[in-house]
Amino acid sequence: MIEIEHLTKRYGAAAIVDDVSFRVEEGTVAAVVGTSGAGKSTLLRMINRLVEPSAGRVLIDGQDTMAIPEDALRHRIGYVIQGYGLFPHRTVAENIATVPRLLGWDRRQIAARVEELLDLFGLDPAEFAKKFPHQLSGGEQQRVGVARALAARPALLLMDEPFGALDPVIRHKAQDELLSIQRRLGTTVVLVTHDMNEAFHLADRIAVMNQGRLLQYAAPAELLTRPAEAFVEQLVGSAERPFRLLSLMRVQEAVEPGTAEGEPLSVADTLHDALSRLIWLGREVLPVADASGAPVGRISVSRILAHGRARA
Ligand SMILES: Nc1ncnc2c1ncn2[C@@H]1O[C@H](COP(=O)(O)OP(=O)(O)OP(=O)(O)O)[C@@H](O)[C@H]1O
Repeated sequence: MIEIEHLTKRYGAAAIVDDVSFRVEEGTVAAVVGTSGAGKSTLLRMINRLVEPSAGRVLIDGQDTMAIPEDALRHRIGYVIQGYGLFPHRTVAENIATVPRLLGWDRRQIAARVEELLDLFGLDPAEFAKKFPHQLSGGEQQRVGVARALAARPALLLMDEPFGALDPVIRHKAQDELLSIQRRLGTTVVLVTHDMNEAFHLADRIAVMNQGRLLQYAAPAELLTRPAEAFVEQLVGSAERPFRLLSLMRVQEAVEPGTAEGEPLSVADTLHDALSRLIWLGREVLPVADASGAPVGRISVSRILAHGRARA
């Protein structure tokens, strides 16, 4: 768990991060969003002390980060930045091995870990381990960057626009990959992003910043239905609200008894995807199946629309 308490960074008279407090529960993902220059990266860098706070403190599992030697702190916390930050003259395997090596793992252990991570990220070790970063595509470099950050099994991962440079298709795949690995390992993640879709897709909670201040820290659905300020409403995109809300809910929540003709939707599909399919096929209802493909009922346009309405 990360507790951020009254964290402040001043450069001269300007407070770049201004008295920010929030808490990230263990095994959850927090996204930090806001306009350019809001102080997001500075906030993130104060967590691993790449930037020293002017005031306030950060606790990791109850321990004040100021009491942890900087090296030890950074070995404990994975850090991924846009542009991947890979060492250009080291192979993929050497890049991934960086922190385990610093921690003095033995060679066999390191080799096994590198192979495991390459497999996990869909990069065939036989093909990729000996390549250099410039021989990889952007998407591959990004995956190596995340693999490197996860190498020593940090309980905490800080990510600054990690998918910013990827094309939309690869970006979505990389996000899903991150989410599945995060769920499997129980990693706590703080992610800075400009991309509201990314924040809504990945985060359990979203911190909205503007001019150094934290305006709201809440679950995605709450930001949509109860924005604290006009700025938050604007940032989450008023026109997008119903669709974002629908993308946070699953077919499971709106399934009704009965049957319908057509290829079934899955209970795990989002209501957004379900609506999209209904519109595309020009249908009012479609059948719904569970994970094993067994029919469980049907879903209708009107039920979905009722889920995308403003809450009283
Ligand atoms: N070392 C520094 N000295 C002085 N000002 C700084 C320093 N680092 C950052 N700033 C200023 O602090 C402000 C916030 O920067 P920061 O990178 O945290 O914002 P951000 O929200 O991550 O922005 P972006 O989304 O554009 O990356 C900016 O106006 C920046 O110019």
